[in-house]
Amino acid sequence: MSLIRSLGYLRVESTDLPAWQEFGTKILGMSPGRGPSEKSLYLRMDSLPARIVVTPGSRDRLVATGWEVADFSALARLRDVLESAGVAVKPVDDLGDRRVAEAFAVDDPSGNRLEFFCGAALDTRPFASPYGTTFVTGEQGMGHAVLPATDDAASLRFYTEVLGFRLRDSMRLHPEMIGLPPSDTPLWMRFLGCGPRHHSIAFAPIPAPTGMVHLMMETASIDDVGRAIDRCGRHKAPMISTLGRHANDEMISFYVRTPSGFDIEYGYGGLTVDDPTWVARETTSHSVWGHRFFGGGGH
Ligand SMILES: Cc1ccc(O)c(O)c1CC[C@@H]1C(=O)CC[C@]2(C)C(=O)CC[C@@H]12
Ligand SMILES: [Fe+2]
Repeated sequence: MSLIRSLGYLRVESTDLPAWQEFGTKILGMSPGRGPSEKSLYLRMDSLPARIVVTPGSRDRLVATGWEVADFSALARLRDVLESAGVAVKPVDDLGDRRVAEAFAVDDPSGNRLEFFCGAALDTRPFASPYGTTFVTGEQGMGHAVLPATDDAASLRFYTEVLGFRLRDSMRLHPEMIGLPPSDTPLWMRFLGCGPRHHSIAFAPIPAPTGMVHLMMETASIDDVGRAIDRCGRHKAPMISTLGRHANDEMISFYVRTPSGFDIEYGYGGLTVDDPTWVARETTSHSVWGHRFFGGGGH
């Protein structure tokens, strides 16, 4: 089993916090939480004090993804594994703002910052979505993150052999679809998991100036997804795809652009998998139906 249990949180730097506040609550149905900094935005989706923390800054970008491990000894073992593999381990200063007991950070082979933590605080105030949305979290974590990767082989080695993720699926990408010139060598998108969720992370050579391709969050009912689509219409949030069902994790979802320029995949009904019997395959189409990406902005 991987020392990493699930995707725990996202930290985002934004030039427009009011836009994020509106987007997070009115489009995504998250609830605003309270946190140590008056200036930051804390967005909840369950009993944790925040799953997305948006800090004010001069750029729009992903700062880090946060990955939860079981406890102090698991975190210490993970640190040893990383150091033995020659990965530079960096301190995380602001434990109070993250509401965790201990954490450290590394850069993946493409320069994506990953934070690993244990001992997250629980909020005694119950989570209540403004639209009655229920999110699927618990042992599946907050969802999945898709990060840009420059070197497929190096990233695969790092995530599977060092961090202990398991490969769950691969898919060949058409360069034209992601805004790249035609090439002879296939471009791969890799889907990896660390727990029951089919994939908690995926990476691909997709250009992403904000450091993030998308974050997927999953709801407990298809009506939660339908209502979110209605809210996108009412508030003119930029949906970048139609509703569709993915071929690999069977998720029914759509994509909408955040105020930071990366996307949220908002879905229902994702597959959970069982490692002893799972076999990684290659899906040859991204979806069994739908997920038509609108031209231009949609990558
Ligand atoms: C293929 C797939 C299966 C399950 C997912 O959760 C999932 O996000 C995807 C990939 C969607 C994918 C993407 O993230 C970036 C742009 C892509 C490659 C496209 O242009 C079509 C499919 C898109
Ligand atoms: Fe996704």
